Amino acid sequence: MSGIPWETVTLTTLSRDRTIFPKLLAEARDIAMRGQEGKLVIHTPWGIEWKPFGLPRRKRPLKSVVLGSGIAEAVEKDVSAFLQRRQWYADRGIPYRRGYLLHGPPGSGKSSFIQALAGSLSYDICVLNLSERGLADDKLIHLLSNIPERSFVLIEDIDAAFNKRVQTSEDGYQSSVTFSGFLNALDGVASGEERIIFMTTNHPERLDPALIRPGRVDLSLLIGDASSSQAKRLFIQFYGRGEEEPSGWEEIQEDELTALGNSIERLVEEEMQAGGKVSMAALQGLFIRSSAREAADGLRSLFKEQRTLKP
Ligand SMILES: Nc1ncnc2c1ncn2[C@@H]1O[C@H](COP(=O)(O)OP(=O)(O)OP(=O)(O)O)[C@@H](O)[C@H]1O
Repeated sequence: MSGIPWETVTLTTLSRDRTIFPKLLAEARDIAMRGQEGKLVIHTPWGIEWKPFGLPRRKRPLKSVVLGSGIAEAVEKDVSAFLQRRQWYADRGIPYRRGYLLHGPPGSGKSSFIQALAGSLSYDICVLNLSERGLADDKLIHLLSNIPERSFVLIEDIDAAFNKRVQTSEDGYQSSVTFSGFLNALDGVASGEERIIFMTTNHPERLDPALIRPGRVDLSLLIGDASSSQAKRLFIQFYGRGEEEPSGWEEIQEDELTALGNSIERLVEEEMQAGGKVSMAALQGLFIRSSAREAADGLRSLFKEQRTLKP
């Protein structure tokens, strides 16, 4: 069974009007749905079924994830084109599925972008961990052929999934999804069911070519460390005054903000030319703990630390 507690409620009425029950149920359903409106639901496997995990989350605005020039647009365009071509696929007997691989260093926004994109399309996310205890080839095939409607499947760190297979944990447990079982599950039986899979990795070079061939991965994109223009965009987004910000927030005029943003951009550019790099996650961390005027100094220290850590 699903593992979710359930109970039976018997409703009786003295009235002859039976339509009262469907009305009541429709109203209850609407109230329940309203709680999920504008929210992102994450599903995880529960046996051979998918079940919502935790409470629905607030959607993250797509523009809050700042990627390199044209990357977000390329993925968005590809997904939208795919969603409009169901009939085209059906007419040609091509399985209606699309696979994406986002690769790049840690903290570059791969997972955040996938979640934000799902939210913007009102899709849910089914998170699949291939090393999960008890997951075997047969269960995986079942899970991938029974994805909840309007959901992306997200498989993170795909390179690690099969390396771990040879490792045995302390209690002697071994994951039993095999690489060939995974490929089979990806290919599945040809069906009209829509399936969109996002995979992420920090190590694309470790992936077997069989996994990333077209049909399994149709679009592969590098999501890299912060470029100077991304750093500036994130800075402006962080310290720019949003409409809903309370007064008393750091007062900073537009001109000064632009000037500070430009100096952040120049600083990152110079450091990059000297071989430095910084992740978007590290920039986010810095901006959270600094005021706009302190950020440039903090960034200098961040790069300096990096230089001293280098062998
Ligand atoms: N491009 C970005 N724009 C805005 N925020 C970002 C970006 N990249 C990372 N962040 C922030 O850094 C944190 C980590 O990001 P995320 O988990 O999406 O990175 P990732 O690339 O998936 O990392 P990993 O490869 O380690 O899984 C998040 O809190 C996110 O808000």
